[in-house]
Amino acid sequence: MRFLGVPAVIFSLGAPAFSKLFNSITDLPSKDYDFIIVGGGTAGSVLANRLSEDPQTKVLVVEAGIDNANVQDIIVPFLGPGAFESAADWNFTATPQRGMFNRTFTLPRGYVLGGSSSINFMTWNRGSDDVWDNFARLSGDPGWSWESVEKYNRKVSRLTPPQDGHNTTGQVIPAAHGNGEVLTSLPGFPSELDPIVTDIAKSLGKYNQDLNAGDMIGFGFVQNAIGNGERSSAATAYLVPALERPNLDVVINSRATKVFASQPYGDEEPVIDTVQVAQSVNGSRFNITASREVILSAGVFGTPQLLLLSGIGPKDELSELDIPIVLDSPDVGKHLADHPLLAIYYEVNSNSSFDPVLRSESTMIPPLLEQWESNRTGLLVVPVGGNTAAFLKNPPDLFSGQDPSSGPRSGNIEMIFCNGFEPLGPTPFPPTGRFLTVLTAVVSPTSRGTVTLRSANPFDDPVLDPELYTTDFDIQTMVQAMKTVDEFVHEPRWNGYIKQPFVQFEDDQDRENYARNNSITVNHSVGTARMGPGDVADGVVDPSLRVKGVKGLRVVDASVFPQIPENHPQAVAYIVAERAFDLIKSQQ
Ligand SMILES: Cc1cc2nc3c(=O)[nH]c(=O)nc-3n(C[C@H](O)[C@H](O)[C@H](O)COP(=O)(O)OP(=O)(O)OC[C@H]3O[C@@H](n4cnc5c(N)ncnc54)[C@H](O)[C@@H]3O)c2cc1C
Repeated sequence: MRFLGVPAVIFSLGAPAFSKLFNSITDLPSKDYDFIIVGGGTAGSVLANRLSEDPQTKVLVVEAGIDNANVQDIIVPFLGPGAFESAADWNFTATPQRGMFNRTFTLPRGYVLGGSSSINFMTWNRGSDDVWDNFARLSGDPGWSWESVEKYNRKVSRLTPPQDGHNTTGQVIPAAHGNGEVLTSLPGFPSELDPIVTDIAKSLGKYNQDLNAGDMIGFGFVQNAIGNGERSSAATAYLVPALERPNLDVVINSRATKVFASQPYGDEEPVIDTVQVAQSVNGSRFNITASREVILSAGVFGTPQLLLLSGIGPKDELSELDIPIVLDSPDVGKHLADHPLLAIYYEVNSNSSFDPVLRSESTMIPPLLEQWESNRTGLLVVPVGGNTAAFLKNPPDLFSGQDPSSGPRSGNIEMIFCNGFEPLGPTPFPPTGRFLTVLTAVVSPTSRGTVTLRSANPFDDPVLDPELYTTDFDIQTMVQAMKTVDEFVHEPRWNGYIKQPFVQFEDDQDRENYARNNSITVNHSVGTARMGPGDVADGVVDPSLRVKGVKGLRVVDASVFPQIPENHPQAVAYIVAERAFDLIKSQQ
């Protein structure tokens, strides 16, 4: 998935910018670490920073991907999609989806320091209070409730002024925000859609002054992980600043291929203390042992893959591939949840949509880039997504009494209003015309998929099957969402702006077919090593994120979420990692 001809513009992948960043495991100055973190992504970067705050604690991060420094498509918000299908992306593909007429689509994931926070769309949602209270309910640990994690939210992010310096009164509630590491901001380049969407929302009594203040229902301004006109990722906010510490080492281009116990364990629980690392499929294998803990932060696909390669997973699956069973843990790779996304297009009367920019990138982007370089202003300071969004409930008569969301402050659907044609899905970019795109997502899906091994070779991609639209609830909720969007754009405030729908639907069956034929995902996968109370039948990790049935091994990333949040999940991953640090400290 790429926007029309946006060049990858990766202009420096050479020597790491910091001396504490190594290109090979053989370059490491030490083999003596207290903690080894697998994955220098979103959650891994948080832990690397926090654990190395204590100068006595020696920390190693093993990252499969590349350095994040100087990659223009990562840094400049509007160019973000150029990082998809680039050297910074794992380039995964979903299996043919039975709920989508057996179509497949790409599943990007960050293969780079900062992980997916370095390549994502930057939308910032800390989740409704209900998301967290539900985490507490499902895990049996009140420490995950909103009341308990609020302090971590404040440690994670800091609201900064938008780049265009506009007055943000009424667009955000500053008191709901903290003073943390990731820089967030309201959109720093206006869109003609902003007043239309917010005027209608206000007239309907559905305007939400801050989607990050606990109740996510309603229409409001999007906040992004952007500060000073640049992407703020886990790498820039947490990892790179910590690299100056002598007790933190980071090795890139190095893939963990399994974790194991270096000591015989007989009938006892194995103590997983060693990470095997390789740089290529036939390259040498190196073992590094942690004296305190091994932490898997390899993400929703990488973490279950590594657990399975290590013999921790459903025993039948492991036996089929002749992988020696260390622990029968049936939930590994199960409960994969994601938000299906459908782009709905309207032809519009506009002089300011970004369509011409995407159509003529070679001539339009360079002057915009010059402006961005000179003073960090202009179109390139915003992501290609929209400035305004809404999270809404299904109408009460649709699946009456059945609301799988976390609670009353979480939605079933999301809409994002984009000022141009967003080529997210199979529809080709039209050669002429101006467009409104409403990106529509089912944010409380009930379909669940799997991550399984293709083979016992750690360099083979895992089999990723999100099973989108395999429940009636999910597909009918999307059909309803399409009707809700259409009602919204028929509000009189749009008169003269909307010309016509890009696609006309005859009835709900037509809408359903269109959704199955054209949806992709928002790339919000979670849950493949979920936390839960009780034994391994009830989740891979305990509420303190320790892998059940073994010792010394923890998982800290989006794979531990016990339920998919009804929002963009990166902030949730950061908050989970901040709490994980406190849990680790208190349990040493
Ligand atoms: C294209 C895209 C758009 C998105 N848009 C948004 C958005 O706008 N807002 C939002 O909130 N969320 C968004 N998300 C989701 C969000 O980015 C992720 O949920 C979050 O970053 C996940 O964090 P993580 O720590 O679980 O994993 P990641 O950040 O993906 O980190 C995993 C790290 O582990 C490394 N790794 C994996 N396997 C190994 C191995 N075997 N050995 C060594 N290293 C390994 C990876 O290279 C990676 O660096 C998006 C995601 C994508 C991919």
